Amino acid sequence: MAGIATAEACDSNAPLLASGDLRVLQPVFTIYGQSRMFSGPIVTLKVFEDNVLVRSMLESRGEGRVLVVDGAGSMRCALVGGNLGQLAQNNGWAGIVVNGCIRDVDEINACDIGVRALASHPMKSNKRGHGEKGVNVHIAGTLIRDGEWLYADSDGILVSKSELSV
Ligand SMILES: O=C([O-])CC(=O)C(=O)O
Repeated sequence: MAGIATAEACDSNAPLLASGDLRVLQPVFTIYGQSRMFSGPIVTLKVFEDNVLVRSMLESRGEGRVLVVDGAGSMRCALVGGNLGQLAQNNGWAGIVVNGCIRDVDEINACDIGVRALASHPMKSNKRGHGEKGVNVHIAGTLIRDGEWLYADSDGILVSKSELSV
């Protein structure tokens, strides 16, 4: 699937950038996964060192959406691993953006999805099931709302209030 390049989108959408309807995430993410360019409607999750809700979302059909997980930037455990990467791929998620860590990097890099995370960490997270779905999150200096659109490629990550046209 041909995507929209983030640099091109920035160059051709100055009014949207000025109004804040198009926002650029600060460049704090590492790139994982087979698909270096991905985009789709956003589903937000807010969790803290607990990935039960992450799994339950990825168990549902992705239909080309992007799961944005605000894990508060925790550097103490991983919120996504190889099994969840496989699940996301098999259920048709376009990608996962994690404000936190992932693990099983080699397995995730083999999955046909795009993944962005701050870092990798070998420990798994808690399994209590705490967190919130569909709430506004603040990641990498940017407000992100459930239902907005995310565009990621090798240059960076954009969030847009609505779908961008080519
Ligand atoms: O279950 C977890 O905590 C994450 C994980 O390791 C996996 O997805 O393989």
